Amino acid sequence: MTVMFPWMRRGIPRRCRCLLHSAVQLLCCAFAVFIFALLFILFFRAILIQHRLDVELGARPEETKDLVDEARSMERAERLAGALKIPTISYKTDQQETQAFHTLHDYLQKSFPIIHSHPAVKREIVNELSLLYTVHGTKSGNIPYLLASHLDVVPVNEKGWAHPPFGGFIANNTYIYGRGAIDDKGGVLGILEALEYLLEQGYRPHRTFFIAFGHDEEVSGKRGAQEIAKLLQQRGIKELDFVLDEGFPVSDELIPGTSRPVAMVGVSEKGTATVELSVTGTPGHSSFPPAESAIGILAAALARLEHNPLPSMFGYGPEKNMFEYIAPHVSSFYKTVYSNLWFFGKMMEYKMESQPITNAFVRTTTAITLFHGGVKENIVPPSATAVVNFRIHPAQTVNEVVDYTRNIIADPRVQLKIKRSRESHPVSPHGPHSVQYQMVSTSIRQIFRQAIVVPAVFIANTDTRWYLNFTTNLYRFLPTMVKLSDVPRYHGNNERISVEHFHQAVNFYYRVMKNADLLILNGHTTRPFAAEL
Ligand SMILES: CCCCCCCC/C=C\CCCCCCCC(=O)N[C@@H](Cc1ccc(O)cc1)C(=O)O
Ligand SMILES: [Zn+2]
Ligand SMILES: [Zn+2]
Repeated sequence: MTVMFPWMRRGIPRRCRCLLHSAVQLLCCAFAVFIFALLFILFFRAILIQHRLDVELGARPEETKDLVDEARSMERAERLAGALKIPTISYKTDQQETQAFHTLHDYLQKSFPIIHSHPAVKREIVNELSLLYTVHGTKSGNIPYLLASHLDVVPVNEKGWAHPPFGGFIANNTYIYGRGAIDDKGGVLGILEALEYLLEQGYRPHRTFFIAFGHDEEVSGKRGAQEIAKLLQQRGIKELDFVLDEGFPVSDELIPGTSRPVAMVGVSEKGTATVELSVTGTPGHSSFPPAESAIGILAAALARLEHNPLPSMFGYGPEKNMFEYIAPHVSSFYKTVYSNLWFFGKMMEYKMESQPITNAFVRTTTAITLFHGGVKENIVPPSATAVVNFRIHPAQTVNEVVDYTRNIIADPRVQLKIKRSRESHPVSPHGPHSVQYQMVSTSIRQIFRQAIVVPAVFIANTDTRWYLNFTTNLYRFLPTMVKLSDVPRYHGNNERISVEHFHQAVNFYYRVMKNADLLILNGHTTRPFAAEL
């Protein structure tokens, strides 16, 4: 049976029919060749990238037996629970639960007797509430490194908690509940537990390192990490080998194409701008109000901002790299997609925009965080103010964000004032030649055996900003597992960490302390001008 195409109908002269038929056949062939070539290019690129990264990053590290003993993990969980009972809350800069910080200092001193009596360890209180530990290495002349976490926590909304936020409750011997469990007392206690164990085993770290626990990270770090940084500078510390601070946790169920957990190491962090919007009106009696009130004008401006988010910058920043690193570990379909964001970028962008946590990766985010207006129910408001907090994608600048905001609001009655701002951080080295990044990556993979380690841009901010002058190697990573359903626990209700995950955190820091010493062997940590420590 022959197929009858429209151009083969009898009304058309035979010669024309033949010509049209051949032309259509040619077009079909060309289209097939084009699709084939495209698929070939996409797939070839995926293979090429996979090969390059395989060569660069090598195989998984050997399993190590040199770990912290698991038998005492419940004891360690209880020590963390004890720290969670102490409400070291930061409300604003210089508005904190000051006494609680002193209580926490004493608690740490009592809980880690080896650290606090060891001749190689010096503990200092900086600016009354922060802590700086110097662990003196046995080999001088190496550039020191710095591990950071913070002692303060954000306030709580007690009503929403299943267990008291400052109760230090361990549910079914499984989950340690409390404000700060993941952000960031898990980090503080994780580092100290690792060091206590290391020293208890009689190990003396070869290289000097610092442990910096700021007391006001949740309100900027000006009084804590900034003062610690100044002190280091005054002591002649010009360079740090690397800084490892809080950051992304290891997460599963988040990356399509793999069931393996993904450990994103923050090699940069988004910029930030806090902008105050204000409108002034004329106060008067509410029985004869003006057509538009200060509150109404401001509310309309804010609604315009929320309805017009900044455009997606997906593919214009370092996030492209992150997907290329994931590509070798996912199914063939996703391998092709992640290796060819130049082609599939729009599709990925659409998917990422569908959830707040992934949306934060693709654009500058707009969060209206404060609103004040009005004095009494029967007074026309004299003014209204709101605060908008932007987290700026690395492909944009503070000025671009402010200009965009002005254009969207498009109302001269709304005044804009930049309260605080900072550009995104430079991207830290994360290739095969960055021994510091590779050391962090190896330490992660020694503990989270299945994890895919990838560089990423941290979507929030950390104390690392205060250490930018000391090194280009700043890494942001939180060594614990978080599921998608756990993400709202950050600064939210029912913050918790499991006993097992806390044990992994301790083990991660233990491996870092051991692995960082190995870098000395390769002569990576000395400079002719390294301070004699
Ligand atoms: C493909 C995408 C996969 C997505 C996977 C994401 C999983 C990540 C889960 C959670 C990330 C949550 C990040 C929490 C940040 C904690 C650090 C923090 O709270 N920092 C404060 C610092 C700050 C900055 C400025 C201030 O005025 C005060 C405090 C922050 O707000 O950024
Ligand atoms: Zn934090
Ligand atoms: Zn926080």
